[in-house]
Amino acid sequence: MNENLDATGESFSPEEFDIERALRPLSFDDFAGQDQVLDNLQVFVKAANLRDEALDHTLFHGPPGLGKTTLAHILANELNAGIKVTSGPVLDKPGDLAGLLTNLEERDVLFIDEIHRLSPVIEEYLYSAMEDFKIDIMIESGPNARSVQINLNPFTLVGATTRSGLLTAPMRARFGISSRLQYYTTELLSDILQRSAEILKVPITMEAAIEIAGRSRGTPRIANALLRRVRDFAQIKGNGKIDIEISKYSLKALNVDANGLDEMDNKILSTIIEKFKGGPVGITTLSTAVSESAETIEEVYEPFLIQQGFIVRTPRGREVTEAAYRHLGKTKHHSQGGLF
Ligand SMILES: Nc1ncnc2c1ncn2[C@@H]1O[C@H](COP(=O)(O)OP(=O)(O)OP(=O)(O)O)[C@@H](O)[C@H]1O
Ligand SMILES: [Mg+2]
Repeated sequence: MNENLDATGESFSPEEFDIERALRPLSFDDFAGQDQVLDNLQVFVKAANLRDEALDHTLFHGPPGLGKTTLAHILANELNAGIKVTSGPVLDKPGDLAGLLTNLEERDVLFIDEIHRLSPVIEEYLYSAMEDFKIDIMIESGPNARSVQINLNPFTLVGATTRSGLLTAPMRARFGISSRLQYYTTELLSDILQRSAEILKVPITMEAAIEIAGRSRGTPRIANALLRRVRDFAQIKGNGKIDIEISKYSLKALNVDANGLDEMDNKILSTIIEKFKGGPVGITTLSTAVSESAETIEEVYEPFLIQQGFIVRTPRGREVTEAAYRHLGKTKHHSQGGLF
C-alpha cells in the first residue's frame, strides 16, 4: 500500500505515520474542498442510507495526495459500514480476492487502491462480483474439483487510481460513480493547514499558513508534510510558534521551490526549454527525454503545470509559457528568422 509514502515517494517513520492518521479527515464535514465531488457524494450516500442499500461502486481518480484514500474511508464512515483495504498489486491470487469478498458484510466498502494495477485474471473475477454480487469458486481438487457459485452480500467497491487512463473500459464501465479530484487552491490548503496545526497543537499565523499553502503544489499531503517540517524548525530554531519568518526560513532550508514545483516538474520544464526550444514537443518524445512514462506525465505532472500556467497543450504538443522561463530564471531566445 502507498499510504505511508509522501508525494515524493519517501517513506514516513512510524511516528509520522501516526501523525498522518491523526490529520486525516473522517467525515464529509472535515473534508475541505472538492465541493462538486462532495456535494454529489453526499446525495448518493444519503439516498443509499435511506434505502438501506449499498452505495454504487465508486471510482476516485486524480493526482497523488489529493484525498482519494481519505474519501474511501469517509464513505465507509458516512455509510456506517465497515471497510476492507487492499491494492491492485497486492491482490494477485483469485483465492485472496474470494476471501476478501466473502467476508464483506452487507453495505461494506471494499477499497482497492491502485486499481489500474490489477491483473487481468483478478479483474475478470471482479466483474461478476461487482455486477451481480456473485462469484465462482473452486472447491476440492484433483478429479473432484468443481466450481460453485457463491452469493455475496451487496457491497461497494471503491477504487482509486492516479492513472485512470490505464483502467480497462469494462472496468471503468462498472463504476456507477466516478469522480476526478482537482488540485486545491492556496486558500483551501491554508484552511487545511490551520486545521492540521490545531490537531498538532502548534500555533500558526494566517500569513504563515498562506505561505506554506502556496508552496504545496496544490496538494494537501505536501502541505501537511511541510507543516510537520516547519513545526520542527519552529521548535528548534524559533519560539515554537509558526509565523511568517520561521516559515520562510524553513522553506528555504528545505529547498522548497517558490511555486511548490517538485524535481520532476522542474525537469519537465527545463527539458522542454533546453532540448526543444520551448516546444511544442510531443508527449512520447518528452517522455523519453525526462525518463518518465507518458501516462505519468499526462496524469500526474502535467495537470498541475497546466493549471499553474507553466505549460500549454497545443495540437502539435506541449509548449512552455513565459511564466516557465521566468520561474527557471531563463530568457526566451526568439528564433531569428529573416536573416537571409
Ligand atoms: N480535503 C482534504 N482536507 C483535509 N485534509 C486532506 C484532504 N485531502 C487530503 N488530505 C490530507 O492529505 C493526505 C493525503 O491524502 P490521501 O492519502 O487521501 O491522498 P490520495 O489521493 O489517496 O493519494 P495517493 O494517490 O498517493 O494514494 C491525507 O492523509 C489527509 O491528511
Ligand atoms: Mg491513496
